Amino acid sequence: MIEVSALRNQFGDHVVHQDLGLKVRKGEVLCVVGGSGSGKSVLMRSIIGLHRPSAGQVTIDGVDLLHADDTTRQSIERRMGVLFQKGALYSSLNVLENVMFPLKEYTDLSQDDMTELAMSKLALVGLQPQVAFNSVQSLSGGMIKRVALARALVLEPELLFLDEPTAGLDPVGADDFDELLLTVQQALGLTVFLVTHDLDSLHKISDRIAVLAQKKVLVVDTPQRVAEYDDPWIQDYFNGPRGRAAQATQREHITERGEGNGN
Ligand SMILES: Nc1ncnc2c1ncn2[C@@H]1O[C@H](COP(=O)(O)OP(=O)(O)OP(=O)(O)O)[C@@H](O)[C@H]1O
Repeated sequence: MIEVSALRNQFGDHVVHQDLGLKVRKGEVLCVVGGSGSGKSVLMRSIIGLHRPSAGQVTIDGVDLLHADDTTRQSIERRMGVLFQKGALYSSLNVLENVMFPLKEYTDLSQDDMTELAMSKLALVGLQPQVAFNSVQSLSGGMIKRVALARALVLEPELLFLDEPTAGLDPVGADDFDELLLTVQQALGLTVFLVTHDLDSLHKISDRIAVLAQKKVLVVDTPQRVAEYDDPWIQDYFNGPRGRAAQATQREHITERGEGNGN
């Protein structure tokens, strides 16, 4: 679905990515991890067209985004939903107006149709209808993420990009958000590209994990195989005390589910 090849990103003398390659398969949840400053956000911004790479190629469904004409690029961009760090909601708009915003930008739908679609997305992310008329300032951290997810889904994308969606949430809120994301991803058959530091999220929702290090994607594989990869940063991250705790929690979840449903 997404293919990044020979990607280079450089700011002045600072080379962030060099000869980076990555493929994201249709329908998978791919989580991207890496140390602070390893270039996770820049990679996501390069794919969604918010940052023009210094060199390389980004194709989505076979379309070379960096060389496509405006019409082709916009038609691909319409197939992507994005949830930015901290939600990036407009504080001057209420919840409904925030969710409707992409519909106003990209469609000619009537006000009634836009309202109906936006309300259906708020329901999808588990928010009550009355929340639609709340101000953004009145929302809890978890609700902000849900509204941002509703907005990211309102154009019914095939591809969903999320940058640190559980950052700033308490563990229960983060767990609820992960559950919601998995449910939505499976219900809508989305391809998900997710940048995260959250080890619990990684083990809970990722089909594959891509590790950014040494200016490239060092390894991309299932969580189990990545955790076995012989690299000091990976070993420290996945098999240090916090990584082991996250794996143990995940094993407990799987055991509970297995015993509960007879699998
Ligand atoms: N617009 C910019 N101008 C200059 N340098 C930039 C710009 N955007 C990113 N960088 C640099 O690129 C590097 C990678 O940044 P990026 O935000 O992608 O890292 P990250 O892996 O997402 O980090 P974190 O986990 O801390 O969010 C950093 O050193 C950052 O300072």
